[in-house]
Amino acid sequence: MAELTEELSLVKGEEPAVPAKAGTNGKADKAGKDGKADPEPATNGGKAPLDVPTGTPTVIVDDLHIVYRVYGAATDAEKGNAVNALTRMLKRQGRPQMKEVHAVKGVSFVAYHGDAIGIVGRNGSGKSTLLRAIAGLLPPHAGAVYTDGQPSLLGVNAALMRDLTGERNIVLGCYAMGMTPAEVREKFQEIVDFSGIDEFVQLPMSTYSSGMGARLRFAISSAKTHDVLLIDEALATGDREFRKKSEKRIRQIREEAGTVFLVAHDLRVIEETCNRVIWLHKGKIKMDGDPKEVLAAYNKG
Ligand SMILES: Nc1ncnc2c1ncn2[C@@H]1O[C@H](COP(=O)(O)OP(=O)(O)OP(=O)(O)O)[C@@H](O)[C@H]1O
Repeated sequence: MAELTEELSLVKGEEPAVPAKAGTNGKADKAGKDGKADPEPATNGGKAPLDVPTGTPTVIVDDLHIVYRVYGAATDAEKGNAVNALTRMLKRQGRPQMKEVHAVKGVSFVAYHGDAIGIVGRNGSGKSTLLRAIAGLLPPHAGAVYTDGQPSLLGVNAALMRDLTGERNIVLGCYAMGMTPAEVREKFQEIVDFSGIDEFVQLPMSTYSSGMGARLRFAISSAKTHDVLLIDEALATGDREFRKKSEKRIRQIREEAGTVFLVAHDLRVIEETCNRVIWLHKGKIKMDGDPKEVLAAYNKG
């Protein structure tokens, strides 16, 4: 914690006594996208190399199956049977049964540098599960996901801490994404401005509304160019102005040779931001292609 306070002072230019070298907190050593240490912190602001040709595959999903195991689930015979449920409760019997939910069923596609891919589908069609699998957070039951570069599910979700102030979380989140102290200093104010949380930045994140938290997370995670950025409904919580800013930021990430996956129930966001749409239905791809065509078909059926 003391280290974080020190880093925050440095970022805000309060105590420049400690030299801002990469590696002061052990995390910033891994600044490079390729995992190599960054000897000179002042870089191009965390941007990906611009010489990556678009059209190069970044994500290959090959016949992917994801299965959740739910322990203690009701068997089919028990479904809706109140007498059984009551008897079990009175006898204090547990439910040893294990039920499998086959959430993604044989999905295959290839994503390229510069792609922004919208994923649409009804509730429970497997959109979030697919994103989590691409991020490497869920093991495939069968098939595989290959990625070129580091996929980030909105970058910093795991790193942020509710009890810390917004400003401390900015520093923490930036380090978690592998930015150097110099990059954090360069981006700090921009992140605060983009999030629009103003003076709330000095308060713990536990005092934020869910929209404010989501805006700060998006501002932090998009301050760095990701090889593969996965965004799940993050833009839904923002107001119209924030959505416009976010769409612009996503376009920037694409131009900088990244790949963006976007799950949003608001189809306008998808249509305005993405160059390709995948329609998932009951865990399978129903359609994959041009946003206008796929969304027209999706709206019909
Ligand atoms: N942690 C979990 N454990 C068990 N089953 C799960 C879990 N998460 C999701 N599921 C199930 O997997 C299927 C796909 O869920 P998923 O959340 O990926 O769908 P989605 O398309 O993102 O839905 P939504 O639009 O409602 O967010 C659903 O049947 C859901 O009930």
